[in-house]
Order: sequence, then C-alpha cells, then structure tokens
Amino acid sequence: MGAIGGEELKKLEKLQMASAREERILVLVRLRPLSEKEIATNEVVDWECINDNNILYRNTLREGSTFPSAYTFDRVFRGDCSTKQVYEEGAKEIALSVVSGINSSIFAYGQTSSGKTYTMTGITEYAVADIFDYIHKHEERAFAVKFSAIEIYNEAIRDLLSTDNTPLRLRDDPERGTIVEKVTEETLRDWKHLQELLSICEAQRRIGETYLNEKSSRSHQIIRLTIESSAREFLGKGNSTTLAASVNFVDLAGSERASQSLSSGARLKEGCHINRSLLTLSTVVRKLSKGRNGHINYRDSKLTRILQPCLGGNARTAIICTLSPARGHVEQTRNTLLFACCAKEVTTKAQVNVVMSDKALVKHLQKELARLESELRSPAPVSSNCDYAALLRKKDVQIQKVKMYILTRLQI
Ligand SMILES: Nc1ncnc2c1ncn2[C@@H]1O[C@H](COP(=O)(O)OP(=O)(O)OP(=O)(O)O)[C@@H](O)[C@H]1O
Repeated sequence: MGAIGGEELKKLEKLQMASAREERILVLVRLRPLSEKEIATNEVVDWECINDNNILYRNTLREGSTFPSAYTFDRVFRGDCSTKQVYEEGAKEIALSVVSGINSSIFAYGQTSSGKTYTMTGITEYAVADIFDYIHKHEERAFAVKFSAIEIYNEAIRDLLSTDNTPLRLRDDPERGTIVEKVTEETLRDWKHLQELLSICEAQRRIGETYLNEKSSRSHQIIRLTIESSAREFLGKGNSTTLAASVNFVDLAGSERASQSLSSGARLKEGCHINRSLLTLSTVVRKLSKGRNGHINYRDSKLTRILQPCLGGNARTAIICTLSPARGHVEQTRNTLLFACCAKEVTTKAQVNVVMSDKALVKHLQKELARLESELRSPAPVSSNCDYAALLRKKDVQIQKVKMYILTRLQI
C-alpha cells in the first residue's frame, strides 16, 4: 500500500508543478434589461451586445465623443440572457476548478442597481449544485466542504454566520496569506443546509434603500467554500495526500454617485466607504494590468487584502461586470467598462494545492534520504577529471538538508 501511496504522491507533485500556469482573468459583461423605474422615466437604451464578445454604445447623438464606442470581452450577455446562461457559458469552468484543488473566485462588479446581487445569488447556487453533483459522482474520494461568509461594511469585517458584531481581524500568515481570524466555518452537509446558511447571510447582510435601488447592498460580501478531498483508499493510513482549495463568490457593493443616489446621512457615509474601497480595487487592477512592476497597494483596503490571491496570485478568477443599459447611467457604465478593460489584462497563476499528511511527507523524504545515502555508498563511476571530493560534499549537504527538513516537520 505504501508504495501505491508514494506513487500517488509523485503523481500529485507532478500535477502540482505542471498545473501552475499563468492565465488572464476571465472578464464577462452582463447587460440587464431596463428596470421598471427606468421605463417609467422614459429612459433610452444606449448599449447593445452585437454578438457574444462585443458591446456597442449606440448613442448617435454623442458621436464625436472621445470615449470608445465598441468594447470586446471574453463574453458579453444581452439583457434577455438568464443567470443560468451566464453561469454555464461564463463562470462554471472557473468555479468548478475548486474540486480539483485549484483556488477560484467569481466576482460581480458594477454600479449600484446594475444586477450584481441578482447575478451572484444565482451563480453561487448553480456552482454549489454542480459541486455537490461532482462529489456524488466521485465516490472514490472523500470530500469535506466548509462554508464561511463575511461582509466588509464601512471597512470593518463582519462574520455573516455569527450574531456577534465584533469586527474580525485580518492576519498575515506566511504560508496561507491574509486570513480572517476566528471566522465561523460550517461543514456543509447538503443542499438544505446551504439554503439555511445563505438565508442567514441574507438576513445579516447590510442593505439599505437608496434612490436607485430599494434593496441596495451596502457592503461587500464574500462567500467562501473550502473543499478538501483525499482518495478513500489511503484514508486513515496516515500517508494520504489531500487536495485543498477555496472558491470565493464575491458580491461587491455598488459604486454610486452621491448626487445620483440622492444619499445623505448613514447612506452617504456608507457610500464614501464603498467608493473608497472600490477605488483601491480599481487602482490595484489598473496597476496589475500594466505588469507587476512597482508597489501594488493591496494593503490600502481590507477588500484588496482579502482578494489579493484572486487578483494576482494562486487562483483562477472570473469577473462579471454588470451594466444598466440606460442613457442616464452612461458615465457609470463607462467606468465599469474601463475597469473591465483593465481586468482582462491581469494574469494570475493558479496551481493544484496538494497538502501532504506529515506521515506521507516524512515517508517521501526518508525515501529520498535512503536514495542519496545509497548513492554515496556505491557512487557511479566518475570520469578522471571529475572532482570526487566535491561531489561527496554536495551529496552530504543534500542529506543534511533532508534530515533537517524531516526533523522540523516532526518538530523534534
Ligand atoms: N439581468 C436582470 N434581469 C432582470 N432583473 C434584473 C437583472 N439584474 C438585476 N435585476 C433587478 O434589478 C434590481 C437591482 O439589482 P441588484 O440588487 O442585483 O443590483 P446590485 O448591482 O446588486 O445593486 P447594489 O449595488 O445597490 O446592491 C433588482 O430588482 C433585480 O431583481
């Protein structure tokens, strides 16, 4: 059995190395239909998706404007497309990477009332349904699915699964990156359990009425599923390896102009925080789109600290930019498209995340040690001009390194 475990280990290591590939963030644009309010105020539709990749600005009265009138993305969805279609043809492939040990993130970006929550609610449910389906079809592996949810409201992080309002803190972990301390993680049992958790999050999330959206999300919400899986064959034998990854479903608060959303008091204060963190997000994305040179200001907001891996690190990411087609929102729509254009130039480098049990790792290292020691005992014939003493010293250093590593893993 041990030998087969070792084989699996090697396979997984190879997979991990081979899988680390650079790819661009997938950028999808979703146009929503005119809202009842927009129809009632005789709004005009100015944007049209002319095929699966291009969206056009159709206002001929504004010809001569310095802004581009045509934009190209990985996929654009017309107002009559369903969320199911956006999921199937856009986000699904990236979201489901998580079951193979690859971190992924799907997030919605757009002005207030453009359809972010509408889109992300559907995407989250379709993705989790597919994850459950995958788990049922892969009985040879044992899966554990953990669910957590936070919101960032006025720059404070709140646990959406807890009634305790104390803000959660962020901590930088040298191995795991930025982590949210003490966040509640529920082991997800089934579909019914998911629905219960989602309705707790919905009830807890800060929403408020603004002129543009009577149920406006006033916070950024991040729902995270962490999925671990191991081959059942090796379970309990101590030499198993685990695939571990997370998928984030991010519903950002909407950017808004105070004058347009007619906000004042608490709504205005929230709006300022929302706009500030979205500004940091767009600055980070703009800098990343120009390459990784220089300082990237991830630390300027909690949102970008938490989203750092999805923006430039070990994750696959899809961004869904939601738009209102109305003439009255043209300025905000252009800002969203500008963000989308920068985002499509950003690359991430995802890899399969393999966690070895200590026993599996130590076993692997002991084998390596035995191999090096046997090479020392019976060295291969060396040519006369080779420095035999130097070769011995090199092997000795390698052995010492492996021994040290084993000792630290065993914490002796
Ligand atoms: N593609 C769509 N088709 C039909 N209705 C939609 C679509 N997108 C959004 N809507 C409707 O538009 C309204 C605003 O949508 P939603 O609350 O999702 O916007 P939002 O971008 O999340 O806004 P905010 O940033 O203020 O929270 C809702 O009533 C929603 O049902």
